[in-house]
Amino acid sequence: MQPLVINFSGKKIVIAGGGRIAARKARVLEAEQAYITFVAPEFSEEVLTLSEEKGYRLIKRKAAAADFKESMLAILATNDRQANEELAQTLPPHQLVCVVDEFKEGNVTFPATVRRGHLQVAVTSNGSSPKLTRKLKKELDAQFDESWVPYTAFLKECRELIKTISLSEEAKHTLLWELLDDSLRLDGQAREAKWNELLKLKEEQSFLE
Ligand SMILES: C[C@@]1(CC(=O)O)C2=NC(=C\c3[nH]c(c(CCC(=O)O)c3CC(=O)O)Cc3[nH]c(c(CC(=O)O)c3CCC(=O)O)/C=C3\N/C(=C\2)[C@@H](CCC(=O)O)[C@]3(C)CC(=O)O)/[C@H]1CCC(=O)O
Ligand SMILES: NC(=O)c1ccc[n+]([C@@H]2O[C@H](COP(=O)([O-])OP(=O)(O)OC[C@H]3O[C@@H](n4cnc5c(N)ncnc54)[C@H](O)[C@@H]3O)[C@@H](O)[C@H]2O)c1
Repeated sequence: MQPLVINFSGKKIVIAGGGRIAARKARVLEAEQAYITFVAPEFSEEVLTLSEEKGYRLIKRKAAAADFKESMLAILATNDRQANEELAQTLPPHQLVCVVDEFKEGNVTFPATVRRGHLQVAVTSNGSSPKLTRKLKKELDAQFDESWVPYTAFLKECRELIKTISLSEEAKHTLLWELLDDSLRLDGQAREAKWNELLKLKEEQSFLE
């Protein structure tokens, strides 16, 4: 199984089920700007509130294969084992399908993810032990503190700036490696000094051209 980083922005996601797990999957996907639809005979308070806040669509009945027609991702999260299984069997092979109570019937599972700014560290046990995955996530949560948020924003900006400086590829690589010094993650003033240094270098190089 291969981890991929998928952009769901503007895509349709259909979730069969309107209970605790359906709500949790929607929360995980919250930042994606996707069009989410829940299909279920009953919706939990959490699903109702979330849908109102985010403008998600609710279809109040049992899920049917046709509900997933235009969705990039189908999440089968009913508490009815047979319904999940039957739906999974009818979906086309090119569709992304997550079956929350029997991962082998689908083709994707959700990893546990620690997000810090532009950094995401994801853990999976490929369905073999979701409990191990949760345990490791807790350890990563403690390991990656909030300093990574401004630091990853800094790395992104510096990389964009360095790309525009007229230097050899080798010199650019050296500059990019230098940004990985931990002192820059830990010290905002050091980041500012480095940023000013890069701006100055850009000015000097364009003057030489
Ligand atoms: C990582 C996370 C992502 C997310 O959903 O966001 C996720 N499960 C999370 C929570 C969680 N999972 C479980 C509980 C109950 C309490 C407990 O056990 O503690 C809780 C806690 C809760 O519900 O609050 C148990 C459980 N999980 C699955 C089954 C069914 C089965 O396999 O039989 C059962 C019941 C059998 C059992 O108890 O084992 C199935 C799956 N769960 C997966 C992912 C996929 C495999 C990931 C992997 O293998 O690495 C997979 C295959 C499908 C999928 O859902 O994509 C999220 C971490 C949230 C976080 O901490 O951030
Ligand atoms: N993947 C995970 O991380 C994980 C963790 C714990 C449990 N589970 C499993 O996830 C499943 C859902 O759990 P839950 O806590 O969300 O249950 P829940 O009881 O909170 O919600 C079930 C929802 O499914 C709906 N439903 C039932 N039949 C349906 C149908 N035919 N079509 C559409 N919707 C239908 C119900 O109306 C309800 O909204 C269970 O099988 C549970 O064992 C998965």
